[in-house]
Amino acid sequence: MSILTGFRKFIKSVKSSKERRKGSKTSGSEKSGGTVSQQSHKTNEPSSNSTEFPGLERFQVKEKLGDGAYSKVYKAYSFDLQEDVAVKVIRKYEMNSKQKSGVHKEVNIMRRIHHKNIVSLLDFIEVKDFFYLILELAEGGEIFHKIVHFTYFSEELARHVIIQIAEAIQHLHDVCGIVHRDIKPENVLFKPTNYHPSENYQAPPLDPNKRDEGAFIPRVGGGGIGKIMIGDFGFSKVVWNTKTSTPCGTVGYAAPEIVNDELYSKNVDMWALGCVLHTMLCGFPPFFDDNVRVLASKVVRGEFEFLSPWWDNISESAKDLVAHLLTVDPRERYDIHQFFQHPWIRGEPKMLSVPSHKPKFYTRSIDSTSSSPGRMTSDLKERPRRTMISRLSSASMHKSPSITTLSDAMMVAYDVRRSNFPMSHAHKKSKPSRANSVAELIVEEDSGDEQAGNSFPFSDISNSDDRDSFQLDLAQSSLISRRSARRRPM
Ligand SMILES: Nc1ncnc2c1ncn2[C@@H]1O[C@H](COP(=O)(O)OP(=O)(O)OP(=O)(O)O)[C@@H](O)[C@H]1O
Repeated sequence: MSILTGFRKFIKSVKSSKERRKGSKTSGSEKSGGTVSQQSHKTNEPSSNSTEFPGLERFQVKEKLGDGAYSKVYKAYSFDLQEDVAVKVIRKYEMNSKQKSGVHKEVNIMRRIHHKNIVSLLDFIEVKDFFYLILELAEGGEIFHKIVHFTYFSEELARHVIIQIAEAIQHLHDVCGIVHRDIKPENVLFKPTNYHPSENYQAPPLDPNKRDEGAFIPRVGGGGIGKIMIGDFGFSKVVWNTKTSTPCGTVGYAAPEIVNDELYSKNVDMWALGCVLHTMLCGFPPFFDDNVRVLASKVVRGEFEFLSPWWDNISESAKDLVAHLLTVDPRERYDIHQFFQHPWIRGEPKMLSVPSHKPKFYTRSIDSTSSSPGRMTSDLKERPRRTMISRLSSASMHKSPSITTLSDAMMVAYDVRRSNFPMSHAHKKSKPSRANSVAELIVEEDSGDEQAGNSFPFSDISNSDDRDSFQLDLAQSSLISRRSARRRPM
């Protein structure tokens, strides 16, 4: 299969995924029979959720917190626990049997995880038309919205967030033998903490839209962000041998492809950690392009750079860590233990030596015009934000039926990397004739073991040369509109 054909399938699959999402949202609200009660709990008695959500009689459903592909997440009061929880209502009636078994798999994975930085599954209820996941509530919502709000995070706030995500990942990798595979700002939730505005705050001259994060209190938080909790285990996967509780005991006896699978799939989370850290520090993701094909190829080649002027005031140490995480070769990429040893994470004020490692692309001259592999390509001269912001005024940007927000672009980038993780090693070793291109890997993604219902959609892919249909509509991009918006008071 040629790369072009594969990319076409990939692009088509993104499109069908989005269409399915839209379709499922509409039918979901129709079938659920009306709006959810907005009334707050005044008594300790069960109330009338039974018509809308049979099986949720012991909960008072309140406002909607978010949407998933087949689900809506609501805040609800639990009469039994006497506190608010999050209820993920999954529309079972829209799912096929494979997708339903994917939900059971997600639930089984969540049941074995208990960590302060991971959303706990409190209960699981199954009725004829719905699955209900009763979850610990992360009242603050998604970290994504906080990045949008503040434009980007200070280094200390970014460190506060990334360390907690990493602690969750360490628990998943080392204690549970689970790879999350969908770490992104939308799946990083938080509990709020008090916000203490700075006195006489002035935005940096370069970033007049940068809002005041207020005082940062070590071990508590800043910018209203307290405890971090990661959620959404729809893509997660158990990578350890199920017969043993520790990976070390089995590695010596395991077949190379099993060892590789564990190693490389875990490193997918480290890559995602790098993407999240990059995004928090500068306010835009490391990989971005209006064209999804170009975006996908940049991700696969690890083509990113620390763009001036936005990265100019960010420490070399932070850049060094990002570069170690966004390393294409999973054998060279930092694992979770190396992450915690890094000077920036340990809060050491300055790197004592020149960064030991730099990404292939960001070290090269910005003026290079070479497009040969491993050299900087001319399209890297584009400054994402500048380009994006200037396009906000362009009417021609309002045309994308498919990828409509920067959030969607990030989703594509994450999906490409997740699909691509075993490319250079595990698949190549076990199946030398296959998987030598991104495209082939994209269509091969985790065949057989993927989470039904959440796997990247390949079922209805076909060739398409619909290039213009996949232009990003950056006018809808919340991160970018924050960057270009006038400064508003908090
Ligand atoms: N425990 C929670 N507390 C607060 N908000 C939550 C919680 N769980 C989920 N949400 C909100 O609901 C949104 C969707 O939840 P979730 O990511 O679990 O659904 P999903 O079906 O897996 O979504 P997708 O398929 O788009 O990844 C989250 O992005 C978040 O905004």
